[in-house]
Amino acid sequence: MKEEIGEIIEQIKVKQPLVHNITNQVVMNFTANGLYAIGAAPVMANDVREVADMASIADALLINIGTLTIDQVEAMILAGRSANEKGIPVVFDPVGVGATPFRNQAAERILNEVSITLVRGNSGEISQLAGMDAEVRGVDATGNMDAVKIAKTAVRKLGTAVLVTGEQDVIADQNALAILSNGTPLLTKVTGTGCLLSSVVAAFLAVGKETVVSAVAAASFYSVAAEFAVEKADQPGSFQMAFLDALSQTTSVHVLEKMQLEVQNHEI
Ligand SMILES: Nc1ncnc2c1ncn2[C@@H]1O[C@H](COP(=O)(O)OP(=O)(O)OP(=O)(O)O)[C@@H](O)[C@H]1O
Ligand SMILES: Cc1ncsc1CCO
Ligand SMILES: [Mg+2]
Repeated sequence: MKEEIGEIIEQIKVKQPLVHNITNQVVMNFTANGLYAIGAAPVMANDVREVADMASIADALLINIGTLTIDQVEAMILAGRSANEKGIPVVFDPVGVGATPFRNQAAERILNEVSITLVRGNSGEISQLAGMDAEVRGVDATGNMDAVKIAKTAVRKLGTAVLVTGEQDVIADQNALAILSNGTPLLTKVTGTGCLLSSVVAAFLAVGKETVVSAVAAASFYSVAAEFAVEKADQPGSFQMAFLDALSQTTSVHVLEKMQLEVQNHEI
């Protein structure tokens, strides 16, 4: 898998995939800057009158329900269907699912009406979608949950690939499961690091061929960049800037050298 990971990381800067983001109001600016930093291109478009057209010219679509409105649900479904028709990958970030019935119903509709390539969330959010006992407080996971068990249950329940983030990131689909142990806890002290990762995964899915390999490449690239950033700045404000810089400076060589990855290939 390592050779493919290196290749995908290098191809991001060559192909500069355009990611259409329908995302929350907290993270729009950070997401756009983060996508530029890795060498991809962002576009944000939310209105029901244009989302299908925008998705159809993008290389990947990101749907994030962080500050959801009723109009946005319709827009997400229209964009998702348009992406499905074009065969471009769709990443779903179910921010805060489990916190309110509105979010739960919207997440269910999106999962039913759009063919999702990969769902990325923290352990609370993914366990909620998997039908397990979840601990979600606002938009953050609480409690110490078994991310491998959550990922396997979610893959079975949702029929999509999943990326469960936390101290370790677990990436899984029906055939493979990977555990990544890079990163820094400071990532949880800056808002939107999970949301930006979901958009970065979308960019990587646009470039790679296999979903799990592309998602492992994205998550390992992201966590290794965070490790470089925390060496430069270890307070939340300066870390956010150092992290954007590190996202633009981290190379495939760095990632392959630092990546702590365990891969299991079997039916889940
Ligand atoms: N304890 C930790 N140690 C190292 N890295 C972590 C830790 N917790 C989370 N991360 C990393 O932080 C990033 C965001 O993951 P997290 O699970 O916090 O997402 P999230 O809750 O959806 O975030 P947000 O809603 O703020 O966007 C990921 O890259 C993840 O690997
Ligand atoms: C804090 C917050 N609230 C809704 S979305 C969001 C950004 C990180 O999930
Ligand atoms: Mg989140």
